[in-house]
Amino acid sequence: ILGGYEARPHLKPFMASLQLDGQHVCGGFLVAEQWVLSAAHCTEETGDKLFQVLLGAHSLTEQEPHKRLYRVRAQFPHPGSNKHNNKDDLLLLQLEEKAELNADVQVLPFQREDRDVAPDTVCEVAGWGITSHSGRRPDRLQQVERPVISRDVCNHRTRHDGTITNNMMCTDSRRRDTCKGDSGGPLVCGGVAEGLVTAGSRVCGNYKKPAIYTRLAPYAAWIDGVMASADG
Ligand SMILES: NC(=O)c1cc2c(NC(=O)[C@@]34C[C@@H]5C[C@@H](C[C@@](N)(C5)C3)C4)cccc2[nH]1
Repeated sequence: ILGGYEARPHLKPFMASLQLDGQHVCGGFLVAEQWVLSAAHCTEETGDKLFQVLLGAHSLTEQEPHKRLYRVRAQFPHPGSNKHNNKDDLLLLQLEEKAELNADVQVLPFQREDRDVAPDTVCEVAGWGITSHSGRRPDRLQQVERPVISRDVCNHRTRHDGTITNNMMCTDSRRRDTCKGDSGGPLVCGGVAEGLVTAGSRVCGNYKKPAIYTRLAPYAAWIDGVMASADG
């Protein structure tokens, strides 16, 4: 997160850190007791290794009452995701067991009505992604508020030039922005997850390249379907 600030500890109890060998790789959020939602591109450099999922955390390193690392039983990237673009950039992770819910570990509902968030709506995004252009990695969860910008503005030829589909949305990226490592985290508007930070590498903090999110409402059926099929 560039230009943001440290979140109030454990006030975003839905936040997940996807880790490999103890290292934070991507964000995500608890979408059901045994399921975390993140971005498919986050598996780009993992080969066939499975993530571990840290829940209940504020600091990535310090001991905290409800902090717990969960093993992943299975990972389900959206079938339409691919490394050439940002399409269908979603990943569902089934935890080895149901997460123990408490003050620091809670599910976050996601938007199911497929209607665009109005431009200028101020949403918030949190993550353990880099906090400076030099790549400084924070130990504690950061957050920033960002206004939604219309798809038409975001698709202008001087911005993302027509690549933003109806399944994507954008926020202003002037100075305050998401960045490397925030991918997979939720864009929360009015207490509901409306989008996921895309994981394609993009320049951060430049107003000419707004932040891109995968909208969640269009994928409600896919999310429900995977959870129902795997839960049995
Ligand atoms: N979303 C953004 O604003 C944003 C992302 C991003 C980025 N790259 C990542 O964050 C990942 C995401 C996953 C996991 C890790 C390897 C990777 N190839 C796939 C790329 C890190 C690099 C530079 C600027 C960036 N900006």
